[in-house]
Amino acid sequence: MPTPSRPPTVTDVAVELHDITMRYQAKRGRSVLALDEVNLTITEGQFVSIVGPSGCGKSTLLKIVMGLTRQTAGEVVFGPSRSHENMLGMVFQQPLLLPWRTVAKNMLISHDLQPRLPRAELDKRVAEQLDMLGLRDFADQYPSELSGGMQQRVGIGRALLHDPRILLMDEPFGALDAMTRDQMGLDLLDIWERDRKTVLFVTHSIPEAVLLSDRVVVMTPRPGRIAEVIDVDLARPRRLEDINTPEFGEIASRIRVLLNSEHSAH
Ligand SMILES: Nc1ncnc2c1ncn2[C@@H]1O[C@H](COP(=O)(O)OP(=O)(O)OP(=O)(O)O)[C@@H](O)[C@H]1O
Repeated sequence: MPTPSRPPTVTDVAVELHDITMRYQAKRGRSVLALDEVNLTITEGQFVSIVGPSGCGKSTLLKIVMGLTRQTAGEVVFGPSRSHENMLGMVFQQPLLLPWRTVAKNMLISHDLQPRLPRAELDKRVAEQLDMLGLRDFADQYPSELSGGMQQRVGIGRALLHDPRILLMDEPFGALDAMTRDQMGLDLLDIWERDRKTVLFVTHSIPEAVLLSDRVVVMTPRPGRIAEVIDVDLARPRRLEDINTPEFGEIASRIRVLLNSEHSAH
């Protein structure tokens, strides 16, 4: 098992976004201002969700943090974990599994491209991840033999395999049916409770954001800006039934009102 990170202190910053602006060059000389001077500080060990209407720049923001897209202006500054060589892990909406590789071999894709650890250590980590994700008996199966939820678990296991300090998740449960989605959210919380990684989680679902997060970042569309960051001070560990409490309803409704007012302003 990877060594657990030391417990975060209040002052540990995982990542700071300073005036992040992203302008995409679109066709016929036009350009799209996807993000406009976004500022955000994320503390280590926090679970932070980003919600906002389609096209407000959520994925763009995640890709910039991941380093897959280069911002037009502004700066991404990582905290003291900067020297950690395996700092970031990313999970996409589609699990992006290679159909000709087994579950265990799919988890090793990035290591096959960039071998860093001895094979025996890797095999041990894969076995541990599969155990944790309830996939122990599926190591030698192929993706087509798994349900959508199981495939996404493999995607999560792959991102966690190298013990990243920050986990970036772009609508990871968006393609799943409602019941599987709820269960995956709870499973993710279980995993998160174990070593409290910093998570940046994009979702369209307000209840999902509230149930999982310490803070919810509400974004506005065109150009993408942060409207407000809402603290979710509900007790942990959380359960699905929490959705029915008045406290939960109040936070969800604040976010909904913000999104509606931002939507009607554009
Ligand atoms: N590669 C690109 N080239 C040009 N424009 C882009 C590109 N990627 C994104 N955009 C534009 O930037 C804006 C933000 O897109 P982004 O995918 O980040 O939004 P999003 O909030 O994640 O949307 P959704 O919720 O629908 O996934 C959109 O207007 C989109 O059309």
